[in-house]
Amino acid sequence: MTYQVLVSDPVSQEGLEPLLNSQEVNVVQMKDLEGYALEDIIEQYDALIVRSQTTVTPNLLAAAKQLKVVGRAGVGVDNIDLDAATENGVIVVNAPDGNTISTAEHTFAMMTSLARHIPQAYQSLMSGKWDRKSFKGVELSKKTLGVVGMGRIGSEVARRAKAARMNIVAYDPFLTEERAQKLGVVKGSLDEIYEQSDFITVHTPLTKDTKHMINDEAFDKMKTGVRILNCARGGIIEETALLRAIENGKVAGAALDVFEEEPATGHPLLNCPEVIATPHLGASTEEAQTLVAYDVSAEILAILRGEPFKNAVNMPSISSEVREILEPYYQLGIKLGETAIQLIEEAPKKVTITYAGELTDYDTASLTRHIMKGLLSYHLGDKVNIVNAFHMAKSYNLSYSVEYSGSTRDFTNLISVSIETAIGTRTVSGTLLTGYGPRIIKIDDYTIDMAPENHILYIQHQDTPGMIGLVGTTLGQHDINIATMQVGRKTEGGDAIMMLSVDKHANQDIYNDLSSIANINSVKEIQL
Ligand SMILES: NC(=O)C1=CN([C@@H]2O[C@H](COP(=O)(O)OP(=O)(O)OC[C@H]3O[C@@H](n4cnc5c(N)ncnc54)[C@H](O)[C@@H]3O)[C@@H](O)[C@H]2O)C=CC1
Ligand SMILES: O=C(O)C(=O)COP(=O)(O)O
Repeated sequence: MTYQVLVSDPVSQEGLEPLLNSQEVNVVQMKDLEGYALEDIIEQYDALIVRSQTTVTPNLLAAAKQLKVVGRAGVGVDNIDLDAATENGVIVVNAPDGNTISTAEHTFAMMTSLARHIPQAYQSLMSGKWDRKSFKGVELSKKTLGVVGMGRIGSEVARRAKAARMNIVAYDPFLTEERAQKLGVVKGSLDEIYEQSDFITVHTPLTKDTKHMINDEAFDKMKTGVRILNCARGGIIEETALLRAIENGKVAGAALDVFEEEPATGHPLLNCPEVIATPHLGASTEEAQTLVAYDVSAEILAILRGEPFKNAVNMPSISSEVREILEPYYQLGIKLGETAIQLIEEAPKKVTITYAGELTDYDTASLTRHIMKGLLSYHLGDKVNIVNAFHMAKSYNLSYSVEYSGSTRDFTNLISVSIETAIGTRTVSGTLLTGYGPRIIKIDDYTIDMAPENHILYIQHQDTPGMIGLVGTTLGQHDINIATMQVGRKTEGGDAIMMLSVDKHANQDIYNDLSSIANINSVKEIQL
């Protein structure tokens, strides 16, 4: 199978090598498809690579019938509708590390340019003037820099600012005292940053929380003559408030790489002599572009091949150590989900997943996703996957909970899936046996041992002599070969079950014949 990958923004060719060198992938560049709209062609593609120009909307995702992954060759994913991607079962991956240095260096270049009016002086000289009076700047040394957002880029900016002998006050909800000390910065509140800083730089994502966080109220708290930088996302600083603060003299200068709406040509802020700006160039270096394209290509290839990946944005990430432990259980999880849903006759109301044994030592969320995928996809088909499994459960009003139990009934690991319906609860338990793989070891109160594969006939009956022979003969008459057979009973002569693994699907005639055998209460085929 050849996967189709569409690249809709300018991305480094060298960085695309993992995809270009793969026999399994065909890479198409949007720039070679002149005259076509993305929404009209997206249907054919398995993966889409974007930077910040392409907006991945709910409509685009709805049109993308085959899409499995959107790769963001960079950090910010505010141009991608993550909820819609999750609903459509599309994984979104980014490249969080590749452009950190590039953007930190750009921010630092903007700060020195802002302090010394370099762009304005250059423009003046180029226009034929030798003006040495208008561009007196300020030194960075001994000034206070406020860093809002001490993630990858904020931390690298702080390192460079320290080398420039600046004092740094930083705010980030995840910044600990220890890390602040290690980085040589003072951990402060937002208000402390506003009150103390000569320069303020923002390095947060654009979220509901950070949108317009630097507004009139924030400017009011700042020192007169403060200089502001935004090389993160347009909208973190409220642009009209910045304009007011420049005009009333509160802000001495601003350096902007990003705008609320891009391209931002003709923006009123660009008419202010106090503002220097670049057209979203933070990540635009050879090195960063190669790295982000390479990282996202490698991730996309892994996802298309069904291999482990690490930088999903709309799914919790999982450490490679935990992934290695849990991966062998994923198939068992799917099969238990598929088995459980086929045991019930009424609509499922609640699912309870219980982990016991060595599994209780790990974050089992990814395994729970596989179980829910198996359970839901039996009826809902392949529109359910591990990305949207929880979302799908919610949209069908199916609640689920996870419990951890100490008891493993002599197994090193045990997973039980219970489904509650209006008429009762059905439970299937399974384990992963070294050398044998996944096994179903219990259905409700009956102990069995069966590989969860192919066609399983599940017969509920009364424990009477000759039952196995009668069932075997009936199946033989219909040319159905039995691969394995298991019986379980509660008490001698009481309720019993029979599980038969058979080589082919049993048709209605077979059900009728089996059901007519005296003491057989029900016959069901579980397809796995
Ligand atoms: N101009 C450009 O070309 C580029 C811009 N960026 C943008 O830079 C920003 C930062 O990127 P990274 O450092 O790589 O991300 P990151 O995820 O490593 O760091 C972001 C930090 O912001 C913090 N944060 C979130 N909400 C906050 C709040 N309300 N107040 C204070 N801190 C808050 C987070 O805790 C995190 O530590 C992103 O918006 C990204 O899109 C990234 C690369 C290039
Ligand atoms: O990585 C980011 O968040 C950026 O803003 C870089 O954007 P770009 O890939 O240069 O359009």
